[in-house]
This record gives sequence, C-alpha cells and structure tokens, in this order.
Amino acid sequence: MGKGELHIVSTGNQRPEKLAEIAGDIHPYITALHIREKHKTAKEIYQLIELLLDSQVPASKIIVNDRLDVAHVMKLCGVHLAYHSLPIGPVKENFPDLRVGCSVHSLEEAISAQKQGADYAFFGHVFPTQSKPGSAPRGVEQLRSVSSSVSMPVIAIGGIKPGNVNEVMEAGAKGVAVMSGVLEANQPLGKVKEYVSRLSISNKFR
Ligand SMILES: Cc1ncc(COP(=O)(O)OP(=O)(O)O)c(N)n1
Ligand SMILES: Cc1nc(C(=O)O)sc1CCOP(=O)(O)O
Ligand SMILES: [Mg+2]
Repeated sequence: MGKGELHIVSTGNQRPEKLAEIAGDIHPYITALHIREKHKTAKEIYQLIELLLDSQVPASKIIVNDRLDVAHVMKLCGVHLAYHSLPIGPVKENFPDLRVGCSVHSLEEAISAQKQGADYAFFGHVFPTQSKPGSAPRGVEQLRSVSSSVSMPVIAIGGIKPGNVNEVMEAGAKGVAVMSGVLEANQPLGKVKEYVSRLSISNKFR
C-alpha cells in the first residue's frame, strides 16, 4: 500500500517570502500545499502563488482556499471550498479536472460533501490546536466513524504531530493536514521528513 497523504496548510500570517522559501524546500515530500490566506485579496493570493511557482513548487501541488478564479487562472491542482464559498456541485460540474475539497466537522457534513461530489474532505479538529482555542477536539473515534462512512478520502486535521499520525491512520484517515507542526517548526524540512516516515510506516499496517 502507498504512503498516506501529507497536506501542509499555510498559516495566514507568514511572510510570503518565508512561505515560498519553506515551500521550495519541502514540496518534493508533500502531497499538496494549501494556500489558506483568508485575509488576502485575490491579487495578493495571485502574487503569493507566483512566488511559490518561482520557488519551483509545482502548480499541480497547490490547492487554494475558496478562490476558484485563482485556481483556474493559475492552473492549480485544486480549490478548498469554505462554508461561504461556491457550492461543491456546480464547481465540480464546471471544472471536472479540478480537485475540489472542503472541511467537515461531523458525519452529516461528510456525507453531504460526498453527495455533492467532493474529491476529499478534511475532518477536524481531531486533537487540541492553537488554531481553535476554547473548542473541544472531536477526537479519533469521530474520525473513525466519518472515515468508515464515506468513500472519499478523509484527511485528519488539527493538532496533528508526528507522534499521533499512526493513531489517525489506523482510524481510517487517508492522510494528515498540518499547519503549525511544519510551518512554525525551527526546521520545517526535517519535520516534514518525520511526518513522511510516520505516514509510510503507519500505512503498512492497514
Ligand atoms: C486551501 C485550504 N486548505 C485547507 C483549509 C482548511 O479549511 P478549514 O478547516 O475550513 O479552515 P477553517 O475554516 O477551519 O479555519 C482551507 N481553509 N483552505
Ligand atoms: C485550518 C484548520 N481547520 C481545522 C478544522 O478542524 O477544521 S483545524 C485547522 C488548523 C490546524 O492547524 P495545526 O496543524 O497547527 O493544528
Ligand atoms: Mg476548519
């Protein structure tokens, strides 16, 4: 069996040049880089992605939050739709080659996303994370229930560290999405390699 997927999600507050430098180092080892810059305009996101492309990050590994226009114009691999975004169904119908994903936080949301044609879903937050202060984590058992109820890939997000990768893969996740664990690490490339080695090992037992 192949490796589990490793998705890296931008923090929304890193300097574009810094993100591009890290992304240039880590892209060969990751499945996708998610550009989640909710406070940036389309033009700012476009400029950030230009920097990434200049750093040799392939467009085929970049997924952008919400902005179908940017994904289309820049020939990116996918778009991650938010609650306020265009609905999944019409996006998939009009852009069948685009990988269309979304975040889900319950079994009902996961089933609905799959019915609408989502290619994948992030489920979280599985563990405590500084990104969701004061909000209780949903835990590994809810991840297991969601993963076993849908056929689309479910990616675990929220508080994912190398040490809990095995647990979420065993619960049926097809991979993990990581923000702070890599992008706020002292040595992002070294961290990515740690995640990759855990993803390979854990998949052997599935
Ligand atoms: C491009 C991209 N990838 C992943 C996400 C994570 O989505 P989500 O969990 O919905 O983010 P929050 O709304 O929980 O902050 C994203 N937004 N964009
Ligand atoms: C963007 C996002 N969405 C989540 C969700 O549960 O929907 S958790 C999350 C942030 C994950 O960051 P970290 O890897 O630093 O815990
Ligand atoms: Mg979310």
